[in-house]
Amino acid sequence: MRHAHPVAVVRAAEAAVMARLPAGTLMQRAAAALAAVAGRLLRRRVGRVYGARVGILVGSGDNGGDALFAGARLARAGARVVAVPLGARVHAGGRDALTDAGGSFGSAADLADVDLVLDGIVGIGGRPGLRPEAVAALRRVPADATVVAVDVPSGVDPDTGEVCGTAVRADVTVTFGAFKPGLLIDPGAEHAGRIEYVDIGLGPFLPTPWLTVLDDEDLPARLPRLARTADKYQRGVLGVVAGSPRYTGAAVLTVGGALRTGIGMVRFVGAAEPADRVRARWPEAVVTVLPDDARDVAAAGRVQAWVVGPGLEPDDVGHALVAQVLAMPVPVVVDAGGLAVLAADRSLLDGRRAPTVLTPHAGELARLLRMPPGGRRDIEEHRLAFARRAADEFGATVLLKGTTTCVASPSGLVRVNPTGTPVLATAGSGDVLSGVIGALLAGGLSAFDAASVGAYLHGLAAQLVSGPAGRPISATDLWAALPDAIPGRPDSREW
Ligand SMILES: NC(=O)C1=CN([C@@H]2O[C@H](COP(=O)(O)OP(=O)(O)OC[C@H]3O[C@@H](n4cnc5c(N)ncnc54)[C@H](OP(=O)(O)O)[C@@H]3O)[C@@H](O)[C@H]2O)[C@@H](O)CC1
Ligand SMILES: [K+]
Repeated sequence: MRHAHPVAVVRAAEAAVMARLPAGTLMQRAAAALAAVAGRLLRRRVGRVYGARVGILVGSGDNGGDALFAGARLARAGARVVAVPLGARVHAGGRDALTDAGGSFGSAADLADVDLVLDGIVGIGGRPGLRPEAVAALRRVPADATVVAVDVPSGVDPDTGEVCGTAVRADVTVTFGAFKPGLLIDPGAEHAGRIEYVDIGLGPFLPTPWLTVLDDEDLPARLPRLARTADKYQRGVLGVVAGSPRYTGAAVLTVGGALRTGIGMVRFVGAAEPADRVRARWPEAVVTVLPDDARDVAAAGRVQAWVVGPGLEPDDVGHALVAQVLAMPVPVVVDAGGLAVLAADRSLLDGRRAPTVLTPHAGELARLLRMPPGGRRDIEEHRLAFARRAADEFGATVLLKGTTTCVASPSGLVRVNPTGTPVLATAGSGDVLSGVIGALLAGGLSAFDAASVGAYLHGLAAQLVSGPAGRPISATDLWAALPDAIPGRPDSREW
């Protein structure tokens, strides 16, 4: 699992380590790793370091110092290194090291033919918005040069991923001591490119992180246990309230997502038409057709979790359905039409104690939070802050969909999903996701694990079907890929 820490926490750890080490040790560790990454990239690009042309954008802080010391190492290996100072000062040790190694100082015009650029304008000490001279220098960087950001792409807020004005777009970001939240969340994540993490020894001084990213190896231990003796009720029964005469497909997609994630049973509850479609496509689902007034969802039988909302109209019937489901003392995933019902009547969450997962995209969250016009854009630019605010305000786990899906818990924890792919931006993919999360909740996972593991599996399934070339997929393709996305469970060897 990858952990990210905000700047204040990294600074405190840095101070604790520096107090125990000779001055400059951390910067040398950082610079050595940075030079190694740049050397590798140069060898890939031009076949060697000797004779390769390297430009360094140098701000006035230690970020510039890292870049200069790395530049000195590259110059000693024979690279032609030119540094472009962009601040009022230049790190003195780094300046001397570079000139001693044969590097030079120049102006932005000298960047015209560089193979690789080290962005050492600002790191975790930068204030929002790059200065005009930095922006002007960035414009002189050749479009095909490899750009390596030092610690953070300059212009990206390391704590939030927000970008104010121009920011560096890196091919690779070499980050030191800890991932910063802003490297993992768009728009910052997109600017960071591939991230190379360098351990400089801060680990023992970092607290338990509130922001994490799951990796493949974290999954097996987080999936519902499949005990040898489990019957279908012990594996989990999910209730699905979805679809309407107008949107019948959502019901079929949600039930499919749940069944293909692995579950004891799905009980579908809904109007006659989506119910017929579900029965026809998924004979394994137990289907209950509700009367027109949508009374008595609970009569469908006992379940361990519910999904409510995909394809639901936010009318009186929709309201009645969401109200009944949220009144039950079991975990609930609320999606799509269910979120529209909640946006109009937030009192439906009053008094609820069982875990709730809300799965909005930015537009739905703007309505839930009753934001003025433009709220959607605001949320997209400040994803982390809004996901956390919503989780706190609703007392629910909030999965904010988007290019980097964030899952926030009411206790303030966040997981950023690393498996997202743009091919998932297709109708019905969210319905499948709510089924996946519902199945994991019914299988006994916490709301936070169900939402974050669900997003992970959903993204991985999309990657498996769309392949490295990112072939287009439709939501039903995800059904077939979901079982392959689910890794071996820890106790599957018992079988
Ligand atoms: N954490 C660790 O353990 C380790 C950290 N290390 C490294 O140190 C870095 C942090 O260094 P830092 O504190 O010196 O700050 P930093 O990011 O270089 O920038 C601050 C200076 O930039 C300027 N400036 C500000 N805003 C600006 C803007 N918008 N546009 C343009 N300029 C702007 C401002 O100067 P001014 O010109 O205003 O005087 C300010 O003084 C960190 O990211 C990592 O690379 C490693 O060496 C190893 C161990
Ligand atoms: K930087």
